[in-house]
Amino acid sequence: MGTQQVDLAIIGSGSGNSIPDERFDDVSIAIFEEGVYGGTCLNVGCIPTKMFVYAADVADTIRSAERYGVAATVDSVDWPAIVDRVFGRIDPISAGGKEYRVDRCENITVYSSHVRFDGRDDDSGRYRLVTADDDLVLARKVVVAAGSRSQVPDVIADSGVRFYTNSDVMRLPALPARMAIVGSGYIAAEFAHVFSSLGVDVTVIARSARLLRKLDDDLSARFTEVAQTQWNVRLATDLAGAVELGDGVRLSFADGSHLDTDALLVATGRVPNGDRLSLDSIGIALTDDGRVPVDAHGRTPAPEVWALGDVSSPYQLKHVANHEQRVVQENLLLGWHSEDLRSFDHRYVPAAVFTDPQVATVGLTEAEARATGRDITVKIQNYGDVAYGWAMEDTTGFCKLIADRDTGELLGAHLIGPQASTVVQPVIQAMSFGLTAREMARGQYWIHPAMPEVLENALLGLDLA
Ligand SMILES: Cc1cc2nc3c(=O)[nH]c(=O)nc-3n(C[C@H](O)[C@H](O)[C@H](O)COP(=O)(O)OP(=O)(O)OC[C@H]3O[C@@H](n4cnc5c(N)ncnc54)[C@H](O)[C@@H]3O)c2cc1C
Ligand SMILES: NC(=O)c1ccc[n+]([C@@H]2O[C@H](COP(=O)([O-])OP(=O)(O)OC[C@H]3O[C@@H](n4cnc5c(N)ncnc54)[C@H](O)[C@@H]3O)[C@@H](O)[C@H]2O)c1
Repeated sequence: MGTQQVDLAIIGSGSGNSIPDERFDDVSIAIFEEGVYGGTCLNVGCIPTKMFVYAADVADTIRSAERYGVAATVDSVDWPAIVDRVFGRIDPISAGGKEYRVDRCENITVYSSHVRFDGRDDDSGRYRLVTADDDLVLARKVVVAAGSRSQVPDVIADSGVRFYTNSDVMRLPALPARMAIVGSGYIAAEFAHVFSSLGVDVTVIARSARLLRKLDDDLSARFTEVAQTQWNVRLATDLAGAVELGDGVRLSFADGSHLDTDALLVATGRVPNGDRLSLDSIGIALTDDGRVPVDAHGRTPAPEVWALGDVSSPYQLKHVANHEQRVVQENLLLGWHSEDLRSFDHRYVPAAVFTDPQVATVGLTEAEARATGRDITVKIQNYGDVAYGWAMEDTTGFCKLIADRDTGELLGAHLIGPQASTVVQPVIQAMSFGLTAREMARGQYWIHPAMPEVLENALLGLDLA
């Protein structure tokens, strides 16, 4: 057991690890990381999933090649080679990131274990941070960037069956013949695409009547429709039990039916990790939905304790965690009581789901926009009715725009179809900088015949006053 005094403690090496730059060279810092260095996005989230998605997209492109007069077939999928390619590139980045902090940052100490608060030191008033290895760190300031973890429904957790989450499913030794995915959000949609396209017989089990149900109704309905043509989808299905069955699992449902599967993947949301930090010892109570409470500047109710990312944010997205990290980083330099503190900008938070077809969204859904009481106009533009979508013979993609009829202010954009995650970007820009629909449509050229013409046509189709 050792004791150290530091100016700044950072809990979590995801976005938290980006806080110490050269401006912090004179600050003594402790970074705590109980898992793999670099956090969720790098190791078990955004980056590896998108690398698997890319392989899945390649397989799908080959499978659909004949439609375009190109003869090609997917002869086999070398899963271990895909896994090696992904983690052969990622693991060294994680190891290198840790090595850099441990060996080359003289002002930083890395603690590779779980840490929790233990009140404040009587004499100095510093925060007491106790690790699972019995180290004690006394810190003047703390940044809580502890992220979130998979939430596993009791019916599965208590059953004792072998199940996977995003943390381990990407390192399966071999592809299973069948996979059941419980959940119908982002993670379920992305892994269903990955494993199905690589040859696994995938069944998605959704408690709700639609997949991606938190998104705009039209988008979620269309995605559910398309998903049903490519995967087995069980909607409005309540899981009642799970038992081992040979090397696999038998899932039973509330309606009396059952499903046998070789691998069970749980993707039913992520809970913030604030509940494992003994925050009550420093006077912080979690919000009703389990987050560390913060104000617009990232300040928690405990003086000099800041929080950012999944542990505190209403958005569990890496671009949001990174944005919040930059705000908290600036604010640490400005000081807790500064009049000039930077604020989080949560006005137009976009998201994309890298599934098949791709989905992208920013701003209000139609239901949310209607609920504001504003007079709105809505346009749904099919991909197939603009040149590039037509060339691809796309039949399911669309771009839905929602705007204020009087002012032309863009309120929301919801896309499903090829390149959706990229095509949405100009709307994010327009909304962020206050361009109206009319200005956006006619104030610039649109490259012909590129996919963003779907956006141009949607803008022109809005019924503005
Ligand atoms: C499968 C998957 C795919 C995703 N894909 C995308 C995507 O495409 N785009 C996107 O924007 N977002 C995506 N996300 C979300 C994104 O990964 C997260 O929003 C982001 O990584 C959160 O960053 P963070 O720094 O808040 O937390 P994290 O990166 O999770 O870092 C927190 C770290 O704190 C450590 N920790 C926690 N508690 C303690 C403790 N008490 N002591 C010591 N260490 C502790 C954890 O081990 C963890 O490493 C995805 C998430 C998942 C799971
Ligand atoms: N491309 C991306 O940006 C990306 C990709 C993956 C994850 N993420 C982030 O990670 C978060 C977590 O992803 P996720 O897919 O786990 O969560 P999610 O919130 O997107 O979806 C969880 C789903 O599980 C269902 N569910 C919850 N409890 C259940 C239960 N007991 N039984 C059956 N179904 C249940 C919910 O109804 C919901 O459909 C996302 O919300 C997102 O913010 C982002």
